[in-house]
Amino acid sequence: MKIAIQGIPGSFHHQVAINCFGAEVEIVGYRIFEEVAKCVAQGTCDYGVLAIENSIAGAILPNYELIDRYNLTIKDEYYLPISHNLMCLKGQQIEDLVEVRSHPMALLQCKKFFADYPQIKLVDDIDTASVAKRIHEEKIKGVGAIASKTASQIYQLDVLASDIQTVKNNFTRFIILQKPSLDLGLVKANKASIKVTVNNEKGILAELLMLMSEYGLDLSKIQSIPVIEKPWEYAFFIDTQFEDHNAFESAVSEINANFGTVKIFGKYLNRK
Ligand SMILES: O=C(O)C(=O)C[C@]1(C(=O)O)C=C[C@@H](O)C=C1
Repeated sequence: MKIAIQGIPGSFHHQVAINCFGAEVEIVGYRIFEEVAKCVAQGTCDYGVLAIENSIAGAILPNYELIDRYNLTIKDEYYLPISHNLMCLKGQQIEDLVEVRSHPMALLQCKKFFADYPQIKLVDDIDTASVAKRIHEEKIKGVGAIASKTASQIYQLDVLASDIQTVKNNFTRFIILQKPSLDLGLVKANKASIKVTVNNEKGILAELLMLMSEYGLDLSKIQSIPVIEKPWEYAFFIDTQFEDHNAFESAVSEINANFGTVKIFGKYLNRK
């Protein structure tokens, strides 16, 4: 079995792939999220792992768009506790650092820590672990990485500060993606991710939310994203939990009939 991730061993995506599929599967690392989406859509990999939102930094909006554009199906979700650590070549101190590099989402989660170190420039990079690897392999001085403890062990870096994210209790929600053609129906599903493109009518969003409530659908996330062909119009990505699968299906039919169009990305088990 082949699992696509963005990143390399020591990255959080790599950890999620192991936690979800076991250490024996083949994990294929890509440099950007779009390559993960593409290879799952094309069938080069069986599943893909994609971070979708973080409890401190918020949604990774471009990843919503990827699921939509590549018509991928969400098979499952996974919540990983995230602990960020500042690391560098052995012997270096925090005063020696002029630059710290990491994945943009990781930098956002640690912004507060660096407010005390204005001399350190924060720079976006591909993923957390690849910075640690580069510092190790090229013996780069003056540059730090923000990454997991696992990354510091693999790439033999000194940890200068642990748990540097703004709040200790930090989680990233990942989704497991599969090919569009695979069956959506999971009998025990109690959560679904859908995209609703609403007709542009006064009060329609309020009515949509009322309808979902009437069908007993518990809204766990609503995210507006632009409809790029129509400037200033929006579609809504909605995650909803339910006990009664039939009620979910009825609500979808009613939304399709009266509110706009619904695209179902996946029905799966709530893991929170
Ligand atoms: O760079 C990594 O290690 C990742 O797995 C990426 C990523 C992300 O995309 O949000 C995953 C979890 C953390 O929130 C920070 C970065």
